[in-house]
Amino acid sequence: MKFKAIVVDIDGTITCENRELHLGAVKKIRSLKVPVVLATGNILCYARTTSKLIGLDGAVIAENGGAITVRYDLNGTFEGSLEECEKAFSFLSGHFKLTKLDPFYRKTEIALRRDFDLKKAINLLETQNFDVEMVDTKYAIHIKSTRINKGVGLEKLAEMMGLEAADFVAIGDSANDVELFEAAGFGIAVANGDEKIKEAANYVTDASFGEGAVEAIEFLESNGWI
Ligand SMILES: O=C(O)COP(=O)(O)O
Ligand SMILES: [Mg+2]
Repeated sequence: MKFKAIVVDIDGTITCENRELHLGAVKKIRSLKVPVVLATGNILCYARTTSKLIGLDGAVIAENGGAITVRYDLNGTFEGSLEECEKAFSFLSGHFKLTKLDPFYRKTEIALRRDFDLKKAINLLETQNFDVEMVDTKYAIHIKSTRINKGVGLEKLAEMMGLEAADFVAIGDSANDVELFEAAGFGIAVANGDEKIKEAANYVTDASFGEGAVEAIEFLESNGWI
């Protein structure tokens, strides 16, 4: 097996437990010869800034696939249904006190503070006909279009880069990385990952957080896969 690029999640994967950027992971990523794409549920400016500070090219998937840029000098493409998410948000707001995260910057989906009963919210949402789903990343709960995810984002970005999604190895830690693993050629979950991502993974590291990302890349290098 030989892969041409890596797509890596940010929070929980190249961070430390306290959410600081893991410098060992940064150093490892900087040493790579293959392109590295960042894929996050966070907003586009956060993803682009992280890419810049790591020393990458600005190829990012943000808002769980809703927002994409291939380079710093190009504007993002946005795809999603904020309107549909807003309808679901209004409905759920009748049952819970919900707090939006970064609503000013978020263009295609809604992220919420994790301080309400998610199971109950999902059950309530199922009684309605919104074309949205809720996903818990362990950092936020997202209300997002069922048609948009990091996997769809990777397909789109790979095409812009002249690659196939299957040319990528994906590294991630949570439920919002499952479709990314399905689209990529190989998926590696870090040890702190949740059940869903470990199930979707081809390989699970022994180490957690940024150490896990370092281990994942070393695993690929030692097999000659990148
Ligand atoms: O934005 C989130 O909820 C989590 O971000 P991540 O996808 O980089 O882990
Ligand atoms: Mg994550």
